[in-house]
Amino acid sequence: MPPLEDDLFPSTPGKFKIERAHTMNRQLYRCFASTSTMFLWALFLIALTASYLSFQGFVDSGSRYLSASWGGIQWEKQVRTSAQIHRQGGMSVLVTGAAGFVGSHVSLALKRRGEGVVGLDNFNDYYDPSLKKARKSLLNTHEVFIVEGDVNDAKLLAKLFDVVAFTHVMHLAAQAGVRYAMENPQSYVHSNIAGLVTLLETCKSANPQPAIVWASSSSVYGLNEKVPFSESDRTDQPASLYAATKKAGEEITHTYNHIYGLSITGLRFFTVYGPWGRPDMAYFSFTRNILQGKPITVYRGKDHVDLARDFTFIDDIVKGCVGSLDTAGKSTGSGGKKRGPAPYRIFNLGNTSPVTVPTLVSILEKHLKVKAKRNIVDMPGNGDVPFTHANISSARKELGYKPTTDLQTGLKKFVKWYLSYYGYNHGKSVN
Ligand SMILES: O=C(O)[C@H]1O[C@H](OP(=O)(O)OP(=O)(O)OC[C@H]2O[C@@H](n3ccc(=O)[nH]c3=O)[C@H](O)[C@@H]2O)[C@H](O)[C@@H](O)[C@H]1O
Repeated sequence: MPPLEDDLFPSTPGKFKIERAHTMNRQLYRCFASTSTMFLWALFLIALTASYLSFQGFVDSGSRYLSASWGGIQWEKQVRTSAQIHRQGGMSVLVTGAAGFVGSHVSLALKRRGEGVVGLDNFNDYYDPSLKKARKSLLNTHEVFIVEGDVNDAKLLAKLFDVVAFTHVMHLAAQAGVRYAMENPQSYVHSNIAGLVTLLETCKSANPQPAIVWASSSSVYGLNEKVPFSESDRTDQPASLYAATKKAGEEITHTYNHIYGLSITGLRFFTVYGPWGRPDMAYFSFTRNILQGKPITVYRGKDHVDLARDFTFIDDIVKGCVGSLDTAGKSTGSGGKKRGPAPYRIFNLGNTSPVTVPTLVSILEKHLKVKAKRNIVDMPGNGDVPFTHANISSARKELGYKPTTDLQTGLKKFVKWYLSYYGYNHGKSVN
């Protein structure tokens, strides 16, 4: 065992430590001049240490019970109840990021089908947490319980798997947003890499191991110019740190599939939009600004070419997620050991018909019946890519994925929801 001093002081290079040790020795010599005094001092110190430790233990356990947002008999009961399967041959799914946009929709769809669903979300403030709380309330009314916690919390994950033998994990918790990565790069590493590994470590050790379906991103295609984007195209030219962390996630999940026999399905989502969406995304923030009479910034690509996205409606994405869970196949490992090969799949989930950003704005103007104040600027070098376009033939074949909502229809549904949730005058200054 290392001496106590090593535990108390950082093991920075020696000078400080050695001098300090000499000085302490001299003082100790003076203090403990006689053996009996030394004995009494030792007794006193032992008693002091013991009472300090027991007090500390009391404080620790007390504060754990007072401040913990998880644990306890009632909590376990809620988790178990939420995870209960209500149909023959159903699954019990742990949905991470359940208070998020895609997570809340997928959780509801699974619950409606009779699957057991337990949510996990850290309710961070990347965007207005009150929207996440509202999604949580909605899920509560459908008897989906969301645990408040982080995917980096290994103890919490282990506890969840202790309480429920999840058959599947739908991993949607992530730091999203392409351009925000320049502001807060560490948050991407924390959630999309460290959090993913923590989750995979838990899943690999679980017995039985769950099958995992998780959110990758269309952004992994980066500067790829071959269209439409197919799963076999190059993904080694990411244009943002967000894209790089999602690409890293694909590599990391591959190793867990290879070493531990975890069944893995990665879904490359293409700019998902719809009711209960993400306020940081263009269609959402444009709507807010248009209604408030504020200008919107529309980026334009090289040589004045409009940017375009394969915008994909949330209901189509949900079908792709559920189809992936249904067809995931089993993980083969147990006790952290692989027992045979397990499926490793990657699918594009897009709409297959890209629309330019100015057209997106025109559709919003039509549905909102308000003209936008467009401020057109050249695309800054902030991680954006000029266009995305999905080839979905693999998902169609393997998952039965067939998007049915075009941007006109999807945005109409979004605007309807937006107005009912925020009202027409949301944020407008009323004189
Ligand atoms: O498919 C994905 O994997 C990603 O999709 C989404 O990224 P993007 O496709 O970039 O969506 P989004 O921000 O709505 O910008 C849309 C368009 O509006 C343009 N845009 C944006 C903002 C602005 O102020 N002006 C503007 O012109 C912008 O230049 C772009 O052309 C998710 O956010 C991301 O988390 C990830 O899931």
